[in-house]
Amino acid sequence: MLELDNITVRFGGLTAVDNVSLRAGSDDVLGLVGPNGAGKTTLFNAISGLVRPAGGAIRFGGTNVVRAPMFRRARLGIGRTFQIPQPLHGLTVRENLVVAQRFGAAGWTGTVDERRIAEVLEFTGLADKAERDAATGLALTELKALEVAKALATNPRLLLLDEVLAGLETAAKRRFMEMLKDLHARFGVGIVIIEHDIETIATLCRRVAVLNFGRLIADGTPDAVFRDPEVMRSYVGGGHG
Ligand SMILES: Nc1ncnc2c1ncn2[C@@H]1O[C@H](COP(=O)(O)OP(=O)(O)OP(=O)(O)O)[C@@H](O)[C@H]1O
Repeated sequence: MLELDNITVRFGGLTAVDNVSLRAGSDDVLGLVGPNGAGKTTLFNAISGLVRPAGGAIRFGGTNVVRAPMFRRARLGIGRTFQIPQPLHGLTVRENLVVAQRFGAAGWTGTVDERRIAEVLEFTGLADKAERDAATGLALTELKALEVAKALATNPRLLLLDEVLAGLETAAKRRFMEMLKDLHARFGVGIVIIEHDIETIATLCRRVAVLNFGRLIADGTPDAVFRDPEVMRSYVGGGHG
């Protein structure tokens, strides 16, 4: 479904993503890991249309989207969340999902899909908070759930999750992980998740890809990848950060 061929992203003299080729489909729960500054978020930005790669191709469902604007990629089925939750100020939780659909719902017909919104609110545990102000009325776990809900409301085929578990305490993290597992099964959506905690990745993901200094240095099962000497070295000595 998602095919990245030789993607490179530069910021001035810095190569943040270096010639990365990667595949992800609706069957995948793929962990994207690597030290601070390895290029993980930049790769998500390239896939979702926030930054333009200096070179390479991005195909989604066979369509080359490398020049397509963000909303068009979203409407093809690429959903994403942001590391820092970005609720729309002055709108309720429910209204945030409506805006998300208007922007990027896959197969957008001009009509808000109320049924989908109700289903997503229920699934993410936000149903009883639907009329709260999204920016001021939610706790951190709920803000993270809203990030996932906004993306899910657009009916994505592939969901890019950027550190959605970061900052949650242990019990909340465990509940959130259960939700992510259910999400994959129930909505039939592929997941690529950026996450620093290796144990979380090993629990959640069947496949792991590792970036270091922008380069893809491993792609395989968690077992194989976390035993790879180059991966271990990258965690000790790697990263721009
Ligand atoms: N807009 C930008 N302009 C200039 N440099 C940038 C920009 N965005 C990212 N970078 C740089 O690109 C490199 C990769 O950053 P990126 O945020 O993609 O890493 P990351 O793997 O997501 O890191 P972390 O795990 O800390 O979130 C870093 O050196 C970062 O400082």
